[in-house]
This record gives sequence, structure tokens and C-alpha cells, in this order.
Amino acid sequence: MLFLDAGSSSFSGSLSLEEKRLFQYIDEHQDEFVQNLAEWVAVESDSIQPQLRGEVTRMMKIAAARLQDLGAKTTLVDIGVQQLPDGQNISLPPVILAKLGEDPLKPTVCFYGHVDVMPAKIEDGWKTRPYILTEIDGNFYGRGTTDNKGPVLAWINALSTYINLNIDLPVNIKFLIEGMEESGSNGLEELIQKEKDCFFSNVDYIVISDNLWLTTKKPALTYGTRGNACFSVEVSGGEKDLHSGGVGGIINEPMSDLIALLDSLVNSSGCILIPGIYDDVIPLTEEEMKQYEQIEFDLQEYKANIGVKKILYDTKEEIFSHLWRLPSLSIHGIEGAFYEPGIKTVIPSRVTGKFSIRQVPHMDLSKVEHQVKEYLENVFSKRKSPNKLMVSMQMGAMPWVANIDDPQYEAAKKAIKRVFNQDPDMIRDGSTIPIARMFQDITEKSVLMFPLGAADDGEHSQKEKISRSNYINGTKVFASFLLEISKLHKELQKASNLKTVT
Ligand SMILES: NCC(=O)N[C@@H](Cc1c[nH]cn1)C(=O)O
Ligand SMILES: [Zn+2]
Ligand SMILES: [Zn+2]
Repeated sequence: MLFLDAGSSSFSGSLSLEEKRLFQYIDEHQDEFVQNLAEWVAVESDSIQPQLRGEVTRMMKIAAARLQDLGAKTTLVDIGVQQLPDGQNISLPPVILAKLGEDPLKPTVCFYGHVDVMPAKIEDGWKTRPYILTEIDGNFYGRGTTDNKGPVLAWINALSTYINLNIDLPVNIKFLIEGMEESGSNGLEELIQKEKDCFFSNVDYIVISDNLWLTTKKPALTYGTRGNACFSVEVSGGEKDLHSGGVGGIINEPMSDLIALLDSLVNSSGCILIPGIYDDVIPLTEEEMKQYEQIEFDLQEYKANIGVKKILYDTKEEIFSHLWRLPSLSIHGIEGAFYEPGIKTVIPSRVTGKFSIRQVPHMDLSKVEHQVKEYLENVFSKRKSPNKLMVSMQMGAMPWVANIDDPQYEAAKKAIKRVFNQDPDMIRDGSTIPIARMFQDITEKSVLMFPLGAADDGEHSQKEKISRSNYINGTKVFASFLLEISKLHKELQKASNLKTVT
């Protein structure tokens, strides 16, 4: 039983006896950890499609049972209902709150993760079945492998390693696991507000493990994410779909109106055309520019990772600033449009376009909402169409920026050095973890984002994967982080006690 090849890491310096035992156990139990990932990936816990809500709830129960097996006091909290765009109410999946250890002499680390996933169908172009974990060349393919079931399990694996080896956990652990992240973390803000002085009162550090490294080889720590404002724009005409031969040429078609509206949002250089949208974006500082210069970045590798031949910018500084520090607008889809293969000569009576604006610090969500509505109403009025327009912001999440001087960034850097023998890239991420900013604002605790996935993991796309190496070394890095944060916390406490005495 020797597994050291795939998961083995280039340890930095000499490991303590404890670390040696932890890392060896993790190497030797790889197949068990992979089996757990396969069981979780098999659950189609898609939070976007309401008809799969039961699967999300089932996934929450499976995750809760796993935490209970570890000995954590686990509660599934009912957070109410979600109102769908058609007015129908459906239950939100429960949120897991769990705690393991209550030693007042140890720091308390709260881990946040999500076990819902984006939709995935084999017809979308998957080469493997999305809900069957498939290993090819050291990579595990399947929906949720990297976003976010793999990282949640890596955390659980790290804890079970301590427990099975009878090594005292260096920290108290809390978990908040949700099942609606991909939909915008519905209902979570209210729960965090409610739990601010209970569940979160003794939490010292909050860790999120989501998103990806910037490259395939070098680990990263993330200190910022963009927000997201998701819009729907509905154009409706007559009461039913019509024959394009029967009425084509004599009516204003809703789809033509919608395409014109969507086309008015962003130009071919990626510039958002909504007046005033860039007004509150602050210019990049020289310090940020210097930070960007220090990050190693291979443009060819990056393009290969995302699978495109040409991107809009040539320098890494431009790429980082457009991904991390500037807003972007993406068009996602059209509901009500005929999209199946073949020809259907129909004029749809009602179509709804979906787009979102990733917004950055200092942009105000309600101002963005107002600017978008005013602009689209103006574009529409110029078409003099008798159709009806309805624009609504379906979801709004705020951007987040952390203080990289927080002790847990220091502890995470040390853990990465121990396991990967490298210093991490310090990066921001263009995507959104709605809860990151809420955690920071409501609980006023330090928030760390500790990604495990590599740049080519393909979150949200076909071929989503996590490598065996990242999954297993990720488990080690979390095990090591617990030791490092506990040491650092004690040193800081000692120093602050000394200060109080003198
Ligand atoms: N891995 C994080 C992630 O993918 N988050 C989603 C969250 C979201 C934002 N708007 C709607 N959902 C993301 O798309 O960034
Ligand atoms: Zn995620
Ligand atoms: Zn995601």
C-alpha cells in the first residue's frame, strides 16, 4: 500500500513528528478520500434548477452526517423559502452549522464551503459523465470536484486524519456549509446576522477554500473577489408564439428587441456601454502595479488553461486589472428562445435575457441597478416597439478585499511552504463568493481565501476536475495550516499579554 507518487509533496525543511504522521496517514488513505469524493460528486446538487432542490437537500444531509461522524455537534438550520421569478415559493436547502472542540485555550477557526454545484449535462459537451467521478491521467473529472466538494472534503479529510491518529486538534473548529452559493447564497446573510453573537461570537478566523490558483503549479492565496449583479431583461409581445411565415415582417418581434438590448450593453473590446458605470471605480495604485509585476505569469499557459486562442489584453498587468480591479459584463443566456437542433419557424412571444456585471470595490449595487434599468429603458424606447420591457436585478453580491497582514495569511503561507516548498502567489479573483464580504462586515472577523484548485480545473465548465495531487496535498496543507495558525495565535496572544503587563 504505497501511494506516495501522486500525492507526495516537496516538503520544506524538516517536518515535526506530528506532521510526518499526519502526512503519511493522508498519503496512505488517498483511496478512501477519493471514494468519499466520488460519493459526493454522484449527488446532482444543482442549486440553479428548482426541480433538483431535493438533491441539494439530500447533499446537505450527507455532508451533515459526515461531520457528525467526526464527532462534530451538527445542526441543519432551516433558512426558509426562495421565491422563484414566476412567484412560486420553494424551500431553501438547510445550512449546516457544526462545531468540533470547545477548548477556551485554543483559537477557533470557522471553515465555510458550499456543496451545491452548477448545472451539468453530458449534452453540454462533457467527455465523461458529469456525476460519475472519473480519473484520467491523475485528474478527477466530475461536477463539483474543484467547486467546491473537493476542497470541503479536503478540510474534512484533514480533521479525520487528526482524529484517527489520536492527535489533539490544535484549534477548535466550526463549519458553515451551504447549498445555495452558486445561486447567490440565498438566505445566508440573515442567518449570519442572527448568529453573529452566538455561533460566531468566539470565532477567531474564517477560512473559505474556493476558486483557483493563477497557474497549474504554483499555489495561491486570494485576498479579494469581485461582486456580481445578475439581471434579467424580459421582452414580451402578444399572448402566444407565432408563425414567422404568417406574421413575420408585420410585427415587432420580442427576440429582435431583446437582441438589440443585449447588444447595447458591451462592445467588442469588453467595455461596458452603460453610462456612469465606471464612475466609482478607483484607479490602480502604484503599489498594486508593483504587486502585479511580481506575479509570475505565462500568457500562453493561461490561454491554454482557459481554452481560447486570443484574449483582449497582452500584458499580465492589464489582464489582472481587468479581472480583479475593473467591472465586466457577461451575457449568459436567453430563456424562451428556441435552442434545440433543427429549424422551428417560430416567433417566441416572450423572451428573457440574462446578464451579469462583476462589480469592484466602491461601486454601489443600487446605483448599478438604477444605471442598468435607466439605460435599457432608454435604448428600448428608441426602438418604438409596442412590446413590454421588464428589467430586474435578480441577485446582488458585494466585492470583498481582505487584509493580507492578518495572521492567518501568515499561517497559510507557512503551511504552503511546508507542503509545496513554494511561496504562494498573492492574488485576487474575478469571480464572486457572496458570503466573503458579508462575513467580514457582519462578524468583523478576519477572512482568508485558501484555494486548492489549479488554474486549469474548469470551474462551471465541461471537464471540471481536480487533480489527485491538489486534492491530496490540499488535505495536507489544511492539516498543516491548523498547526501553524494555532502556533501563531499563541505567539500573538503572548505578545499582547506582555504588552498589557508592561
Ligand atoms: N466558485 C465561486 C463561484 O463560482 N461563485 C459564483 C457565485 C455567483 C455569483 N453570481 C451568481 N453566483 C460565481 O459565479 O462567481
Ligand atoms: Zn464555489
Ligand atoms: Zn462556482
